[in-house]
Amino acid sequence: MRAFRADICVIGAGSGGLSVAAGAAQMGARVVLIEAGEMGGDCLNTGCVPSKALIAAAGRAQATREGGLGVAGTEPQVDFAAVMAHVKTTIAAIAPHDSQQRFEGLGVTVLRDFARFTGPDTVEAGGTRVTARRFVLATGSRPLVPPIPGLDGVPYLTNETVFELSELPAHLLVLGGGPIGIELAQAFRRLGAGVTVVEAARALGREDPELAAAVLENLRQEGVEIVEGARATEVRGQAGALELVTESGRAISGSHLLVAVGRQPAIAGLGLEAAGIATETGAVKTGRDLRTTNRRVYAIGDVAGRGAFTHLAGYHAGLILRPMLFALPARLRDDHVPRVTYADPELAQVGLTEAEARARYGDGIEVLRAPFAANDRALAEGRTEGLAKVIVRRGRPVGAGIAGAGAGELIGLWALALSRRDKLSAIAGMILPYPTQSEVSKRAAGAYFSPRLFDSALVKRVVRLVQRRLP
Ligand SMILES: Cc1cc2nc3c(=O)[nH]c(=O)nc-3n(C[C@H](O)[C@H](O)[C@H](O)COP(=O)(O)OP(=O)(O)OC[C@H]3O[C@@H](n4cnc5c(N)ncnc54)[C@H](O)[C@@H]3O)c2cc1C
Ligand SMILES: NC(=O)c1ccc[n+]([C@@H]2O[C@H](COP(=O)([O-])OP(=O)(O)OC[C@H]3O[C@@H](n4cnc5c(N)ncnc54)[C@H](O)[C@@H]3O)[C@@H](O)[C@H]2O)c1
Repeated sequence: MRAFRADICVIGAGSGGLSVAAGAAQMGARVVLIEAGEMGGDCLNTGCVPSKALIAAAGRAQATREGGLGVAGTEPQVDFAAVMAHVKTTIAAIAPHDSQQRFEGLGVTVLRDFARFTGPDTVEAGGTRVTARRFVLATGSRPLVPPIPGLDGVPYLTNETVFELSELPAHLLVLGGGPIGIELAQAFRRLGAGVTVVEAARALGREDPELAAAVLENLRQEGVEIVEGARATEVRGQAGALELVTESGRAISGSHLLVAVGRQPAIAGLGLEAAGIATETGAVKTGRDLRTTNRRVYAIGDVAGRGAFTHLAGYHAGLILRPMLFALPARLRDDHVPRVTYADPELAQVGLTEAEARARYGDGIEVLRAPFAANDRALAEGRTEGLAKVIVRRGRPVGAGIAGAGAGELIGLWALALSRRDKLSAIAGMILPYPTQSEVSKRAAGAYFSPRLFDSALVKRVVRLVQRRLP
């Protein structure tokens, strides 16, 4: 067996692992990066990138269908194979950035094998034994496939196979109304498939219900059937004719089934016990410094079970470079991590939702709202659905959510404000170009100050006093 010694051994070349490897190598560390599958991980190959490419094509189809603002809509001619070619082209355009060649160019040693720990400071991958000062577990997550009777006897899709489809499903059953289910349900519907989402509880259940409603209403209007409060307890049928049976006994039929009921951290076969790495509720257990129970080993991204977002994995990566390279302390914050569901309209959130803020602070919060229907640009664009909702405590935003066109772009402002722990006056005092949708955020912030200025007897008294004395 070949022996290799490194400063840092990174397992998994996805969003988190690549960021660590690139940063550490460029700052002088000797890095080995081990990847069992495709370079780029879930996000590039089976997650963010293909889903957003598919969503973009579906958006074109819908815009053609809807027309509007005086332009007649017409039923689009969707060439599904060409749409999937766009998905593949997008992956191929981004792939060089994550490629083995690029990383080797940065000085990283890349091993293309499955890695497993054989001891507290040793990993084996193929024919190589790697010992290192520090290890980074960045193995991501896999689709959770629930033990529903009948599921293992029928063909089903997950995010790992759905982007391989060559023909548009006649009727897609989507099991799970989380972000994956909702994004893909709308995309397939817009491309011409019949779609039914079967959700055990509430669709987009993690989100503020008021914001989620704006999104789900649009999906329903577009013809996506969303069946909520319906736990699937059985799957029946065969390829092309499937049935999901819910707890109440209702059978819902479709031609294809997409399973999107969550993720499970990828820890199988990693030999965590050999390295003394503990797990907790299925994820690798870490402290606020992202260290595992083996002090040499960090866990970042999906495998750490603290959320499943590419930007979160990237944040984790940046954080652990401090202690690994410079022996400086690092401590995780999670109050400023944004998330976006890329349905149309988009739903974006950073910090606490209203319900989370009430649970933490009781009545010590104020809730500000600004509807897109009162935004001049939104009116001109004919995109007036949705609202911005900001939760304020003692003059500072502790959460902001936006449902509306381009919400994913608009949330950036609030992500900055929350990360800096800015006061709301910073947003209200900002000058924004007119007319832009971003003014919806300023309007929400303004809603905090308006009553304090315009409904205050004291302010009125002061103004009258000053006016009497002014020359
Ligand atoms: C359909 C879908 C859409 C998504 N859309 C978004 C989005 O729009 N925005 C967003 O922020 N997030 C999105 N996500 C989530 C995002 O893809 C993940 O959060 C992100 O990829 C996690 O990065 P990671 O580095 O933790 O793991 P990954 O990117 O999954 O990388 C882990 C890598 O480790 C490798 N590996 C695993 N075990 C081993 C081993 N033992 N040895 C060697 N290699 C191993 C895997 O092959 C993989 O390449 C989406 C996910 C899905 C499924
Ligand atoms: N835009 C993004 O950033 C983006 C997009 C997709 C995924 N992701 C990440 O991936 C994660 C996983 O997404 P997801 O949508 O697979 O999972 P999820 O956990 O967010 O949602 C799964 C849904 O499935 C439902 N469910 C579970 N068992 C069921 C059953 N038997 N019958 C009916 N419904 C059932 C749950 O109630 C839940 O609402 C997300 O939480 C997110 O972190 C991010």
